[in-house]
Amino acid sequence: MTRDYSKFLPTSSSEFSQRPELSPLAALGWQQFFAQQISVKQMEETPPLRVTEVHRNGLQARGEDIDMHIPHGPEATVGDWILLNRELPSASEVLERKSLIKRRAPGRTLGIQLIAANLDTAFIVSSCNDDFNVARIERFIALAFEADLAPVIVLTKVDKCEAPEAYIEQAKAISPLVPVVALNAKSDEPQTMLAEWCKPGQTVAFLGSSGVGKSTLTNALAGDTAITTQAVREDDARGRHTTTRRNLYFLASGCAVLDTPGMRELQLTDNAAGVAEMFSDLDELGMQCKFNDCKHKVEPGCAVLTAVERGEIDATRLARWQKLVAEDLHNSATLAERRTKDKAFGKMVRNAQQKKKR
Ligand SMILES: Nc1nc2c(ncn2[C@@H]2O[C@H](COP(=O)(O)OP(=O)(O)OP(=O)(O)O)[C@@H](O)[C@H]2O)c(=O)[nH]1
Ligand SMILES: [Zn+2]
Repeated sequence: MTRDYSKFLPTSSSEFSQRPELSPLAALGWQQFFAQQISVKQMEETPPLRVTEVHRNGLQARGEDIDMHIPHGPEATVGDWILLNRELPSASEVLERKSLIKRRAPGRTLGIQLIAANLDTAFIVSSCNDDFNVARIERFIALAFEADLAPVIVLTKVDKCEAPEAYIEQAKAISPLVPVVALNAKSDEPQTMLAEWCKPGQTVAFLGSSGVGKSTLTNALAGDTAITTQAVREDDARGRHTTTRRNLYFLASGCAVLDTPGMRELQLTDNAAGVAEMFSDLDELGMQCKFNDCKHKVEPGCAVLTAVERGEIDATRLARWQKLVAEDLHNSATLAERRTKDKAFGKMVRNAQQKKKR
């Protein structure tokens, strides 16, 4: 049987707007970035599947006419593309990622938790009430920048707020690179106001604390096709079973949406570039400091402190930047140390085993 593989390639965005019918794979978010990683022959032998859910006992993944469970094996997260090994699904390969969101695993364990892969846009959701917190939004933005995806701030519950303008102004001041959208998630506003980012073939995610409206937004984008949120039981860092959800939905419009559970503890790790991009003005100013390793605290000749004294920079913003830099350094160093120790321990065990064999 000869097959037409051109349909696996995404069409240009102008074509999208004229022709909403996508190929089955493009409707799952298959893009040129992934297509160029494999040959037509591989495509036939090991069909690409997108990971839609991560369970305790494996993954759920979807491809063209396939929706299957993959037992533990591929180190993949929601949004990943894997090449199905038909004989041994647990040996399926993970394709190179276009973007990856990760954080330091919550609790006392020293690990990294993969949150989502291959997103195009991260909607950082906050409501116009006490939940609104500039430091938390900056943290999510740094995470998105590090992950190589575009952040957009979405302010919800404007309908319940007397003066949303104050929140909108504060959100707009966070970064000139990050657009701000304010809306009522329970209306039809999300469909129109988020349309720019929710194009066919795109993958978007809602990130933010619990109760800010992530599920409401997901449902609003889905329109009439109701989405039932499936609870997934996962082990948290302390080994307790918690009910979470992290599902990728494919909307009739051709956009894929990831609804994540509220993330209270979002510890950055290996995220220095993302933090620097979030605070790029401070980062650039810091290059003018007298000392290369200036911490902008007490050092003489510090360009950042001078700017604060002159009233050009808000001292609390500087403090938030320093906090994130310190946290990222600490977590990255502890993880690196742990990796070295693990390696050394592994070597010791292997040496001992070899001695025993002799
Ligand atoms: N009036 C109004 N209510 C909203 C808006 N967005 C969300 N809500 C309500 O706020 C509550 C929480 O919304 P959810 O969508 O469940 O919040 P979530 O972010 O998914 O929360 P978690 O599942 O805990 O992470 C629900 O009762 C929503 O109906 C909004 O823009 N306006
Ligand atoms: Zn300095």
